[in-house]
Amino acid sequence: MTAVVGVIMGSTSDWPTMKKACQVLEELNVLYEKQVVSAHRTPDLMFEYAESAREKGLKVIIAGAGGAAHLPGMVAAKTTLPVIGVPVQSKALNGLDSLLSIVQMPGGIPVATVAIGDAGATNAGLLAAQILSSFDPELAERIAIRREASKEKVLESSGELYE
Ligand SMILES: Nc1c(C(=O)O)ncn1[C@@H]1O[C@H](COP(=O)(O)O)[C@@H](O)[C@H]1O
Repeated sequence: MTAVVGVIMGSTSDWPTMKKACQVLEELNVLYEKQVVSAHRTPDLMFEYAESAREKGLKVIIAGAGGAAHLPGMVAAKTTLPVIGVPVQSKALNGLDSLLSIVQMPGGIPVATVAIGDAGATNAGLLAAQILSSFDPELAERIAIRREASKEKVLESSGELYE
């Protein structure tokens, strides 16, 4: 079985955030691969990864990076697969630098940018699964069940306010 989602990140230091995307993919039974790839530190590997991604069987790429977060945009420039960008929270500027580096793509090269940090990474996993679910009714069903469970949790927690 080959991976359909590629989860890449600029550094191992991004893993505590990027693992949130992986956890969602695991929960939904979506095959993924994960790797450190950096536009700055390993530019040739980044080109090679992006150029071979479709051929390898990937359908969606999730790319997370912090600070001068050029990875998602550069990967998007080298593949026509959908790329979801995760702005990792940086120490110096709280991730605003990451967000602005990822979100302001020039017209023609889209990156679907999610929110800064862990919630954004969770949403990136969900968004990747939802893109795949357009062509996979069983996955769509698993996503619907997950959403129903999360709704129940919210309703329960709201009930706790009155205890
Ligand atoms: N933004 C990028 C890229 C890139 O965009 O290619 N490569 C690494 N980085 C980021 O540098 C931050 C600090 O990295 P270190 O913790 O390794 O010093 C990480 O958040 C990483 O994503």
